[in-house]
Amino acid sequence: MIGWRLSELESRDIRMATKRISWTKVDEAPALASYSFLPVVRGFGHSCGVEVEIKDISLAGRIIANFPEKLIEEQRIGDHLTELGELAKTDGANIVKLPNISASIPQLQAAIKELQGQGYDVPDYPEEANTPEEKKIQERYAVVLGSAVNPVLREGNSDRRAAAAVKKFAKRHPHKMMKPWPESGSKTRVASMDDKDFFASEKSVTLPAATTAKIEFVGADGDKEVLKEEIALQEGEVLDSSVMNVKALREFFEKEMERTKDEGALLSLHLKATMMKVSDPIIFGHCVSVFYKDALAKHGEALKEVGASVNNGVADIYAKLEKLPAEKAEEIRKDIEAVYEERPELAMVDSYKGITNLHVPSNVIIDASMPVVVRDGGKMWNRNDERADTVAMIPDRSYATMYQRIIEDCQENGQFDPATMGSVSNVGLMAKKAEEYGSHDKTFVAPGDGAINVVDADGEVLLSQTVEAGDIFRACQTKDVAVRDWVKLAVNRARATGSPAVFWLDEQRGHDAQIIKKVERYLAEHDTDGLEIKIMRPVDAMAYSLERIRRGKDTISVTGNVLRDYLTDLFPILELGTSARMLSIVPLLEGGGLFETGAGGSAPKHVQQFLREGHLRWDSLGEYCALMPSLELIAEKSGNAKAKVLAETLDAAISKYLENGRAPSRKVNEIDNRGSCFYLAMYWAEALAGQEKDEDLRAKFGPVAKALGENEAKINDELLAAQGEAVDIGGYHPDVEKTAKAMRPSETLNAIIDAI
Ligand SMILES: NC(=O)C1=CN([C@@H]2O[C@H](COP(=O)(O)OP(=O)(O)OC[C@H]3O[C@@H](n4cnc5c(N)ncnc54)[C@H](OP(=O)(O)O)[C@@H]3O)[C@@H](O)[C@H]2O)C=CC1
Ligand SMILES: O=C(O)CCC(=O)C(=O)O
Ligand SMILES: [Mg+2]
Repeated sequence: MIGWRLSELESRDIRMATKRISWTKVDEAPALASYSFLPVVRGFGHSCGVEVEIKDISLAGRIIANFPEKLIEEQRIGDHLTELGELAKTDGANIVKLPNISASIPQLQAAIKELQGQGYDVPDYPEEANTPEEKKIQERYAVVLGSAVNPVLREGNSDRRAAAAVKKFAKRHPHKMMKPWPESGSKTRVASMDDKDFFASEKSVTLPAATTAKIEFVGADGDKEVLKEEIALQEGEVLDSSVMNVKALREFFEKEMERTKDEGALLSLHLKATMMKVSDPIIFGHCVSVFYKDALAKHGEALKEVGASVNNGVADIYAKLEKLPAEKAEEIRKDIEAVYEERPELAMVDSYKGITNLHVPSNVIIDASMPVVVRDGGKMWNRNDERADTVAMIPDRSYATMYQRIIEDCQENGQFDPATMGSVSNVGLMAKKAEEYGSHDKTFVAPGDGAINVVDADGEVLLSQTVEAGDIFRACQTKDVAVRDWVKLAVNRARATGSPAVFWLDEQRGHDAQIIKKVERYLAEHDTDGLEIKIMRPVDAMAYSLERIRRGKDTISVTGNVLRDYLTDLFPILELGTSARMLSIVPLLEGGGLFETGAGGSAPKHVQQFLREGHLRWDSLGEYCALMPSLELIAEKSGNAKAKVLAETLDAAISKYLENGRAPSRKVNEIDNRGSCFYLAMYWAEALAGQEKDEDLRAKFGPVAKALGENEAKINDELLAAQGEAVDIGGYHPDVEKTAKAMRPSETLNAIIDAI
């Protein structure tokens, strides 16, 4: 049984009755999948009085909502993200959140262009804002750019794990993606700085009383510039500041490029330019400018003139060359090509198209990219489409050492075995924009040499960092209420499972030292008798968890926001083949529920395949798993016993879906997302028809189950007939009718579902 019970997680007083699920309209593969699955959810839900409303938080939707002034009435949509953000702060929230695009600047520009082409009068994104108007537009686009959705909705901490049935299935039918690690001679390693990174410089305080702070640059000449005003700080809140020294960062890149060339491995860079939308594109840009330094220095003036920015990757440089006279462009192109002779070979994103790791900042996203390195025996793709060892550069040490630890573990002990390995689940601190993931509005490039201080309302300096011009400064906040709730959630999970719970915290880090004090204090509020609760440095916590995993033992990782993100892709990808199979529950601080589907993203590659050959390999198991606790929440809050039956039967349907291997295939002309959705619906209807708790539901779904069962072959034929050809639906902002048609190609299935 998948079995998630609200009471297992929390004992909050749940009063408000609600029957509504807010289902998010997102991007790419999960958005397509919703076109098939939502009619099922609506049909089944309707029979129990459960309503489903759709909230558009897609990239295109967010652009449209933020720039309504020149749009005609029919084009406008409300600001659903802000509405959902408000809802998340209430007891009535019941949100099913599918993964959405966290757009990089090139993606944002592409989406804007597409909308303009469809007749939407939205402004261009000004890369360099020179006038006040341009600055304003840039600021307004800031709420659309990068990870703009998740932090707004995550008003609670997260409980992410593989449901018991999913893990059991994964052990019985181990995925085949794992590649062996070489017995010896693996050159793969993680490369990080050894000083002057965020890790080394981090300072942290816990606020004794509420105050308002500002961030101020003080130049070597004593001149002051306020970088940010009015940061509201609560009593007990943890505030940090840290700096990445850019000179040291560039030296690090240069050194590792030379070393990697000598070692004969591929060079790769792993960042999170989407979520860390301010700091990481800058770090990425430094890497690009060091790697291509000979070509870029020679043509600096010409490239500046056409507005090429290294922060957007080398693809942007190539694109901007179009604006130069053909001869000059060709000269620069040649000089860029010549760099490849001197430098180590780059890991490829797409070797057929010649797209390297340094082309686009959001192509290689660390939470998804590093697990794949481990899964693939320490290898990434080279330009000849072969797998090769890689030096994975992760400049800052805060979260890099644990990746080196897992690589060493595989080099010593070989690849993990999904048939026997234990599980690492996660309790993640993320409420109220905790830690680095809430730092974007407090991240600055140092305008000169001097210091950047955080100063409280009385003028007292809370934190001070020495900076050199160009250094990346950031400040982070973590609310006391969030930490307290996180500790409670960890204790509850440890109690519910009997597994050890490990807080991944390093007392050598400024921030972690403050959090450790809080953890110790709040643990004392709970009965922890008989529970195994530990606090370990990330590198040791990794070693501890891996040793257990190899013995088939489960461990709970209790981590801050960044490690939550990284580990909930890493372990699921190894254990289950993809993080899409995760259950991801966020009990909101105010009493509502946010149910995230899976832990992974929006799989752009899946859309490309769908457009090319009409096959959608996206596995919606995450969506199915998220719907269950969402229905349970309705049942608990409104006393709607039918919703409870709906949740229980969905649980049974998911187990059967797994048992019978109805997940989408990766290959065209075999079962895809639409076929999977059909089977889920059929098993769900069968479970409702077979249950004894609710007579009405049994009577209603008996004929549905019968019709679906009798038409199984016909429906499958109709669904498979829709594969094999290119599909036309549009891009970031697909045409609703065309997409609905493409995602619901079986008339027989539609007739049965629509009649419920
Ligand atoms: N919660 C959220 O909103 C999240 C959003 N994102 C966003 O998603 C976008 C893409 O990110 P990216 O890093 O490429 O991550 P994705 O998770 O979209 O893709 C990584 C790979 O994981 C596999 N995968 C992911 N989900 C599924 C699924 N449901 N079924 C089958 N396989 C799956 C696919 O492997 P294969 O191709 O081999 O089948 C895919 O190529 C970015 O904009 C990112 O910011 C990312 C993470 C979380
Ligand atoms: O919001 C994002 O950009 C990605 C979120 C993510 O990867 C996660 O929460 O695991
Ligand atoms: Mg992630």
